[in-house]
Amino acid sequence: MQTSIESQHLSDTEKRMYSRDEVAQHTQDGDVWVIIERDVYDLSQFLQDHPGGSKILLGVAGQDATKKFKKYHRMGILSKYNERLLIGRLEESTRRSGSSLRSSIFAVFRRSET
Ligand code: HEM
Repeated sequence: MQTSIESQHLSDTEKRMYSRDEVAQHTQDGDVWVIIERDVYDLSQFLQDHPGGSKILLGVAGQDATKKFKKYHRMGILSKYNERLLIGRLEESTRRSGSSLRSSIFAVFRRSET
């Protein structure tokens, strides 16, 4: 039986959930995470291999890079890289738009109370 020791990345069922705050910690050269369509990618090892260069990836490190990614690539190319780069998903609770306007307003009030 052949077992793969090559990939340290997790299988689909084992993928972790991350908050936007957690992703935002990874902004250094050699430690770069980005979000693309709610998926979290660890691009640390990929920086040097990226055909578009490392500089542009460092520019979106720790952020949601969906818009820029779509500008330069077809979404289809991700399936080729998922196994190597995809480490998890963004937590539902960190959805930027919020579930409703009302919940965003409550969040503002809660913040001003403290
Ligand atoms: C999972 C993340 C990413 C992967 C796997 C990836 C992969 C690739 C690949 C394979 C190419 C060669 C062209 C192609 O086949 O489409 C490319 C080019 C490029 N990528 Fe990425 N990329 C990623 C993220 C990003 C991000 C976040 C940006 C911008 C902020 C970016 C900017 C570019 C640019 C500017 C090019 C060159 C386009 C050109 O020469 O016309 N990439 N990338």
